[in-house]
Amino acid sequence: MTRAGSTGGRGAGKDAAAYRAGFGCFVGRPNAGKSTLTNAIVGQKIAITSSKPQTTRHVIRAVLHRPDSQLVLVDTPGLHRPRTLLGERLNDLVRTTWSEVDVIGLCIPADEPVGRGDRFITGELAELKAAVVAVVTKTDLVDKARLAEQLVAVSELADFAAVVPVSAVSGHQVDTLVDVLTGYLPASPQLYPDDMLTDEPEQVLVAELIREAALEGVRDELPHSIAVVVEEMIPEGEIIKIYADVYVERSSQKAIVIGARASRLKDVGTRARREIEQLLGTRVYLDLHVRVAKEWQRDPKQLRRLGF
Ligand SMILES: Nc1nc2c(ncn2[C@@H]2O[C@H](COP(=O)(O)OP(=O)(O)OP(=O)(O)O)[C@@H](O)[C@H]2O)c(=O)[nH]1
Repeated sequence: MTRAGSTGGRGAGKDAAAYRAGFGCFVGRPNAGKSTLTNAIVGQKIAITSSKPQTTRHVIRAVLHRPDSQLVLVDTPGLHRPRTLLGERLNDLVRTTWSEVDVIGLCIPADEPVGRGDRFITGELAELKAAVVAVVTKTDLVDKARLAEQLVAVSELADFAAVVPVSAVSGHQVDTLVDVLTGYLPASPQLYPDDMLTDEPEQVLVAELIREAALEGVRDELPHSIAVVVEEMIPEGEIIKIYADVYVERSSQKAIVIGARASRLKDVGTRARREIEQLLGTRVYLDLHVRVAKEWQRDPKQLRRLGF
């Protein structure tokens, strides 16, 4: 196991010779804690987390600024066995992302045995140019003895550039992980301006927040059947008016999302609006419409329209 050294030292400032910049991403089986870790690192809610697998669909970049480095995090969905066109597109997206980054954090939860899924992903990473850092996540869920066992088990999976235990919930080792990842970035000029946190269009972030709110409480009934498109965001004085469509696959699902006397949709709107106001830092008027797009997961035209 190696520990990356400092990334140019204090006082290096933006000295061109010492500056590092590049791309990184977290991979791992569903529920490994990738989105939560990204959020903990960036300190702002920009990726979607949930207790159900495979909810992260969009590639979301978070730009992490340090005096002497810039780490651009790319968030990928989980790799899984494709059953629909959507599944295939997601896997293509994951592989493309992997081939373009400088450092990959392979997330393996501390509280679950190393399994087939972890071995599969490790094998897939073997041929890439990127440095692979094993990240043992959710360390707050296990005691020291169990963590030690897991670190050994993970180290035996492959010859990783480093193995770093971390807890996104307690914050333990989150900074250390960033130091380690940054250590594997190439010498490079700054890639993005100082004030940039993410280059994902605001509309996509807003759509993700609405989708998350719409899934709340109905994930078992509608696991992958909801897509959201933000049609318009219009600033009007102090507020932003947002018009969005929530797509489901069947009218029975439409009824679930709307709820009796539209009570559920109202809750969804309230919850989403609060999150969006936090994201945008301004008051928001949110207009939601629920529409049926039959079998959108299997239809290439619809998928393109819905942003996949
Ligand atoms: N206790 C604890 N729970 C965590 C930690 N990190 C993530 N979790 C939980 O683990 C679950 C999955 O986390 P996500 O971040 O959504 O996992 P993911 O790998 O992005 O999942 P997919 O989007 O399905 O690929 C959620 O319920 C999180 O709250 C952690 O450090 N400690």
